[in-house]
Amino acid sequence: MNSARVIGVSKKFGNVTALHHLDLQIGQGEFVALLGPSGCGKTTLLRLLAGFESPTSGEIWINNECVASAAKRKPPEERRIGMVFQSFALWPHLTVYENVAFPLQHQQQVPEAYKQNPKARVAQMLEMVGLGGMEERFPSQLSGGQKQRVALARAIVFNPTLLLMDEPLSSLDAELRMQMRKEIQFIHRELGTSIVYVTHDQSEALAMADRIVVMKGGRVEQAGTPHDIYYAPESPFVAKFVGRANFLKGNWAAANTFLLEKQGASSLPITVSRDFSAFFDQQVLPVRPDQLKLSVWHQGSDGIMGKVAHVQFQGRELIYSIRVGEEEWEVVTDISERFAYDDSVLVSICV
Ligand SMILES: Nc1ncnc2c1ncn2[C@@H]1O[C@H](COP(=O)(O)OP(=O)(O)OP(=O)(O)O)[C@@H](O)[C@H]1O
Repeated sequence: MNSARVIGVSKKFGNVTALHHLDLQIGQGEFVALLGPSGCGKTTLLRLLAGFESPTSGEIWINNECVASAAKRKPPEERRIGMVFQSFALWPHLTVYENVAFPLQHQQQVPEAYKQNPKARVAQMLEMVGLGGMEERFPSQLSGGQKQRVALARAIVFNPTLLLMDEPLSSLDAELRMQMRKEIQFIHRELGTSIVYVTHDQSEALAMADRIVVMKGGRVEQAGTPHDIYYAPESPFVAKFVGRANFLKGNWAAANTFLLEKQGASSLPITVSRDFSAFFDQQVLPVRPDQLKLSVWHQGSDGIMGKVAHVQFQGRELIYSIRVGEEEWEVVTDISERFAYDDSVLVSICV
């Protein structure tokens, strides 16, 4: 069953087309991250799901009901949707309790038990976001992280079908962002609410989402699990945009054979087991830094020889820049594989 379906939706603002005939399904309880460069249409898609905009064409369905098309639009408060934005958007003159209780009075389809006993429901939500007992404070008496937790409690208090989050962590510092990631995952697990989460931050999307939808120019470029998006990018754009990638130069001799260019030597055949057809045009093989392995180079070793151009120690891992002919490849290893600047290394490719 799906919580929401976007069917052939286009959205135009004057002569700008923000979304091009886009299709997307959000499963019951699924955590979907929308990822893409600035201007690719993420916020527009979220605003259409929320009900702030109408599609120019196509339909939006929430809980098996068509809530928007070019002809009609159900308003946000009738969609059972919770929202959290980058700016916390709390009402400064209302207490934490009043902010969180607000949707219980103003949303439609709120469970009767919550309306009857809003104090208990608000207390339960504040407990869940780690702000138990802070009902009487005003937003000005809270830190940024606490404000965002209040915004989160307010978004989930009425048991929404769908939770929409637009860059909710981007105004928080790095440490707090890591902590809030865990809390959002906890809430998602506890409540089982479907989430659509807009972010610029690929590591946030990789860390939290069940499925990542990579957008480009108002279209879905690729949708898949974080693992698929990272290890099986279906276009050069996805390989570059999500995570880091080395584009190894050579020729595709066959669908499963890439001939790696080797300076001053015959090319080296690399056999691959998945579909790389999106990379045939550019004649490259995309390889993640962790798909390259280093070992000691011996005279007469058969394979790719590189030289260590840089090493960065990062605690649990080492990030190497390895010079191979004219190219520099990025390689990430654990600290058991230690090489020093200018060492010769044997590079193996594990795709
Ligand atoms: N109200 C509007 N009027 C005119 N153009 C708009 C409007 N809203 C969005 N656009 C345009 O639609 C396109 C998509 O914008 P959108 O805000 O959805 O992108 P985004 O992926 O969320 O970007 P960002 O990551 O920078 O927030 C952009 O070209 C933008 O300029």
